[in-house]
Amino acid sequence: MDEAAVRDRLRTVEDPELGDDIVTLGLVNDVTVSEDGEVAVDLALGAPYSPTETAIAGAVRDALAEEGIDPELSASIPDRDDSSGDEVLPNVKNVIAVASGKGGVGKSTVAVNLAAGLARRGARVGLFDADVYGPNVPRMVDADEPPMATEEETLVPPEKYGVKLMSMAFLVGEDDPVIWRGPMVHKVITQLTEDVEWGHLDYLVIDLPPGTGDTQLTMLQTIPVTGSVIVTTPQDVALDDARKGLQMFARHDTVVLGIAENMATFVCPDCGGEHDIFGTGGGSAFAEAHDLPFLGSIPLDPRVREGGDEGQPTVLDEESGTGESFRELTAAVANNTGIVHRRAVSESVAERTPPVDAGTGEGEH
Ligand SMILES: Nc1ncnc2c1ncn2[C@@H]1O[C@H](COP(=O)(O)OP(=O)(O)OP(=O)(O)O)[C@@H](O)[C@H]1O
Repeated sequence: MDEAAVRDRLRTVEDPELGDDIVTLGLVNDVTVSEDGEVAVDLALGAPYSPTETAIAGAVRDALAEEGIDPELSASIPDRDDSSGDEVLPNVKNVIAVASGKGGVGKSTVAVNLAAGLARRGARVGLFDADVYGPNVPRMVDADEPPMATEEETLVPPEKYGVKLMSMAFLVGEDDPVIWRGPMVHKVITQLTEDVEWGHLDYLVIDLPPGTGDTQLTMLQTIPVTGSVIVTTPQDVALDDARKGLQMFARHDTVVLGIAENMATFVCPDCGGEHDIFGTGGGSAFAEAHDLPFLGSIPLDPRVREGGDEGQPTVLDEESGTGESFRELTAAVANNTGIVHRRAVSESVAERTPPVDAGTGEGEH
């Protein structure tokens, strides 16, 4: 089978989210067939371990297996614009910022569970705790496990549940709000991106400080964020704040991966009844009104707080229904991250390939 024939065969593989076949969408970067018939396919997939991209890769294998081919698959996203070599975090495939319009809605809880949930799926993950007002990472790592400095004065992040952890609090001390004035924010962020040995990561989850002020904006300007997750509770006031978060991301052209609703239904451990303490459906209605994906709803569950205090993310509790909600949220975030990349690749391919009816001089469509 030659390269063209392999490509033809790959036209049978659909991207379920973009709704076309992967060849037409431009998601097949490269096909090579060696002299002894070995086939290698490079796909434009950017969200490792996301359910959709895992399924696409599986469908590629199946389609070629029917021809007796066992391909070598790889994935790469054509480089972002920056070819100057001084790209920020060049070894990190995806940076996901977790944000909230106000404090206390469970942003850190979502960030920790998202990071642990991605690692649970097999991804290489880092968690960067930039929330100085309520740093959660120091609580998660044992006190005798601070980051280690190397001879080159870089920091090796401690690891837990397969997640590399780094916190602002490790660098500046937990009680030092002074840094939030002026250029210090920029300096500390630069330190955290340049001096930390993150290694190669599939995902770096950033727990942003709550709110939508200058600090958050500076972070977005300094770090190349792939997409953001906005956490809200179902109450109207929280939703108003979430709206401000949206405006901040819009001003900065950051993709919003979706809305996560936290502290939704409370399942009473005593009576078994379900109570909607902060109202219900607010998060999904909000997402719909703003034409954004809804990533899922996490119940109000005392075990989430206990898990947080003990450094045991609920997402890793395979028996728990709330854990399952976090796993679904993780899957949705990974899937939407993949959509961001695949859509960008397919749009840039579409730009380079004029539609067949272009240039017919029949006027505008
Ligand atoms: N779904 C939930 N069920 C029960 N408790 C929760 C849930 N989500 C978060 N909590 C608890 O609520 C408190 C606040 O959560 P968290 O620290 O994640 O919020 P936050 O939005 O990051 O706040 P801040 O950034 O202001 O510190 C914590 O004690 C946490 O354990």
